[in-house]
Amino acid sequence: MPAETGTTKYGRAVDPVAARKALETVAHEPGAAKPDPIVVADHIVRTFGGLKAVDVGHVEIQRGVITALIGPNGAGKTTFFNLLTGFDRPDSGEWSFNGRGLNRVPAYKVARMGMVRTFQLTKVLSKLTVIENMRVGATGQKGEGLMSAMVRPLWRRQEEENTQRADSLLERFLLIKKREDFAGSLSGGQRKLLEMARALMADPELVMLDEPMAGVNPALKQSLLGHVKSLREEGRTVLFVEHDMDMVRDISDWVIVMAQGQIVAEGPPDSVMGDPRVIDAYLGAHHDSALDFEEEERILREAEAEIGHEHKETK
Ligand SMILES: Nc1ncnc2c1ncn2[C@@H]1O[C@H](COP(=O)(O)OP(=O)(O)OP(=O)(O)O)[C@@H](O)[C@H]1O
Repeated sequence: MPAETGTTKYGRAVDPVAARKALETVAHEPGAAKPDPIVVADHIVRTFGGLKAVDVGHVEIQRGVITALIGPNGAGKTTFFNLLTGFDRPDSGEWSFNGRGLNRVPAYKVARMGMVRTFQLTKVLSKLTVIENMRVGATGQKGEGLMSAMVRPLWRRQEEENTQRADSLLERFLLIKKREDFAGSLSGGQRKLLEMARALMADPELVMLDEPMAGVNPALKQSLLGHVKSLREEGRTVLFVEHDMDMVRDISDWVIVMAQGQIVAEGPPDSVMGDPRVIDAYLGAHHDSALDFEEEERILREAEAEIGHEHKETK
């Protein structure tokens, strides 16, 4: 059965209010220890040629809350997501999910363990219908092995359960009327919803969303926000990468900031948005060469617009 009231299928009861409250004791420092971490990562390095795309000394993700991972373009956020979920391999480092080491665990096994992610550019299968896409999202099906083929009734039951689960998710994500349409015919926003709904077919404990708001129109944004919050109310943990700072402010309990592969700040949204290290991180991303005054002002305005930091005139 799907998790409905804060108890995951993994048998762990999660109280989202207590999980959030526990964050009050956490230091606002990069790499801060969390009271109940679901993910712990150490010394993760990934280089591309001469570029250190990810260089994370230590990070912990608190269970039962919504954590945002922010940072300027090229900071290493997506690469870090890929590493954690087995879609890429680091040069070095260790990380665990629920205390189980994930080094060399392939992506499909990571998903079966309860850690499921979506992609920046959606990977819905355009030539499959919406409901077929949902069935693809179900993991650990009994119909996969030879033994299961011999016990077809069991497999049948599993299929029926999957269809029921898919239909209730499609209702929830307002996609039920599109059930038989090809996913390729959906709008960008609807594809994002479908990808999130499909991720939930696996009933994950940790949902990782890579830029869920990119390309979504304002009307759908509100319902997406509601869906992400409801994941937390069900006792799931959410980690998301996002450039939309309204979303970050609105729904995150904790924010982690990456710049040039490293974690440079952590804390609740209000504290992080006012942290000078964060504006430095956004500015630093453009600081490869000397800037003239206009250029510097323009970049400062862009950084302010993104993180909502108040720029105090110095001249
Ligand atoms: N497969 C790859 N080959 C070479 N370089 C890569 C590869 N993937 C990422 N990079 C580089 O690694 C750095 C980090 O990229 P990444 O996509 O992880 O950043 P990001 O923080 O997710 O950026 P954005 O917010 O723009 O999505 C960038 O400089 C990028 O060009």
